[in-house]
Amino acid sequence: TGHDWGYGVEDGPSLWHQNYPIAEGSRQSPIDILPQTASHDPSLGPIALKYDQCTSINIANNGHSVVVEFEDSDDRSVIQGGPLDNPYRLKQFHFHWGGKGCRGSEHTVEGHSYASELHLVHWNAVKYETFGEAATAPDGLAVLGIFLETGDDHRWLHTITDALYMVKFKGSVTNFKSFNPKCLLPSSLHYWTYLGSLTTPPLHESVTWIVLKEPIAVSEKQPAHSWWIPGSSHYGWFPIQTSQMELSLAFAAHKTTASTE
Ligand SMILES: CCc1cc2c(cc1OS(N)(=O)=O)CC[C@@H]1[C@@H]2CC[C@]2(C)[C@@H](O)CC[C@@H]12
Ligand SMILES: [Zn+2]
Repeated sequence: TGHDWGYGVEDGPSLWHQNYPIAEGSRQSPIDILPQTASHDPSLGPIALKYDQCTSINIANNGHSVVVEFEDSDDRSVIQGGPLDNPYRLKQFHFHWGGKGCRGSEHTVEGHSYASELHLVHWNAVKYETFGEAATAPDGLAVLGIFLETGDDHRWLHTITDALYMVKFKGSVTNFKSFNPKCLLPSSLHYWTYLGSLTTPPLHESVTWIVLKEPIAVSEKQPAHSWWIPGSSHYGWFPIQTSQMELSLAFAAHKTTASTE
């Protein structure tokens, strides 16, 4: 599949260090978030999401996930505040979900996995020229992580899952205009934050993680079918089938996390 890594027995996270030694670095993600040991940092203010003028462009299946790209040629949609020293531009969002019958969030909270995890990816266009350059810099990226849990029907998720029809096959891309990810946010923006990395190779330690405490609810029915995204066993079903089976933690390292109340 053109990738020297995956989520199988022969190429999974515990083996990534062979081709990506940074996997054994000091700020690798994801982690298991321990709210009791997270230190409250009073200097951390609220995060602000300015997505009103955002322009979504397309939705693509890259074989590992479904990605929605945004226009990032100016500061029309940014995240700022919290641990960030300046605004970071929204570049894309994507999901992590599990295989059939398991829960696919990357971060866990006291060992609890969520059904899925949404990553809203932003880059520091004040300090860096391009997203690619920012992706290798220690303060280059800011990813807002939002847990998805099964529950009531999510009013807006259907606009994404309906679009999945058009990107059923790896490498497919289709237009996806005027989708504002504000509708995917929970009511509270309280968060944990820590300095971490990309969660897949090349695992660059360039991400300021901001993980929201409150999950959003998606219903088991959304969409009516479970989707098999070919070309990647790990991201097989969207959203994953619920099951109370608690997946053993694949690769969660304990690190200190700061949080706001
Ligand atoms: C933060 C979202 C993100 C960006 C990237 C990856 C993975 C990512 O997901 S995650 N889960 O948010 O960490 C893996 C591929 C990376 C890319 C950042 C840009 C690159 C490093 C390219 O320059 C070449 C490979 C790319
Ligand atoms: Zn991600």
